[in-house]
Amino acid sequence: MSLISIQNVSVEITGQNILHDVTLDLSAGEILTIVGPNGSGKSTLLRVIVGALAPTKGKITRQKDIRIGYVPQTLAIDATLPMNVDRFLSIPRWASKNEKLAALERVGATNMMHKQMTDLSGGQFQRVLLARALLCEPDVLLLDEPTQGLDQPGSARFYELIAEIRAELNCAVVMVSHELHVVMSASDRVVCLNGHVCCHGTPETVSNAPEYRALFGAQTGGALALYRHEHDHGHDHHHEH
Ligand SMILES: Nc1ncnc2c1ncn2[C@@H]1O[C@H](COP(=O)(O)OP(=O)(O)OP(=O)(O)O)[C@@H](O)[C@H]1O
Repeated sequence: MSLISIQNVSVEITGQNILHDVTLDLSAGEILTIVGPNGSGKSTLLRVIVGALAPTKGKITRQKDIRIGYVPQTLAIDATLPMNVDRFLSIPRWASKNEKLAALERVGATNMMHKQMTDLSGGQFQRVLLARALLCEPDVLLLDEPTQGLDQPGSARFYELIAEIRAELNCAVVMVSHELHVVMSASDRVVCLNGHVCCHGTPETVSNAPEYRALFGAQTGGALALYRHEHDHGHDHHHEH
């Protein structure tokens, strides 16, 4: 059974058609990545999934009592307002010290508890956001451009962390990202969005789809193939060449 089922969903905002006839199912434990050009409705779709926005047409069904952890695209912290990690993790829902410590430990940010939010590096900040999303013990983790502002090794480490968390908690993960070849390689399934679902399937299927190539060019497909190739061989210590 699907955790979340989106059926023929359309969203109109002030007369503008943002999403059109989107149908999508999310299964337990899978990593689903949404790619698409700027303004293609990726964040809007996440807002529909989380329940912050009601579809104009169509239907969304969520499994009963589903818990969704959400990592927003950007979060501005007022530099004039003191806010340490400890306090931040109790907003909007109070959490105990032990819960907060466990969440920080899970994301590899154990000694961040008493730091000011504004003093954190980009990578530390994203980890704290992730820790906060984990506090509800989510069945589904939603991440909107989670590696924005991180350099490439930082992004790669962040995606590894997501994969570890998924394996540990068996939560489903829905991510929006622009880092096509890296993020697609870490996904079970990819949806390419451009107001509607252009194509979907395994990372290989999508990267070879003409609709995807029309949007992003052939180069990203090549980068994905290269990554897969290197990755396969990285673990292949038994063969003599
Ligand atoms: N509240 C709103 N009011 C008016 N227009 C909106 C609103 N929310 C989204 N839109 C419009 O809907 C379209 C899709 O926006 P959305 O943020 O979902 O795209 P996106 O794919 O996440 O883009 P990006 O990659 O740039 O983050 C855009 O044209 C945006 O201007």
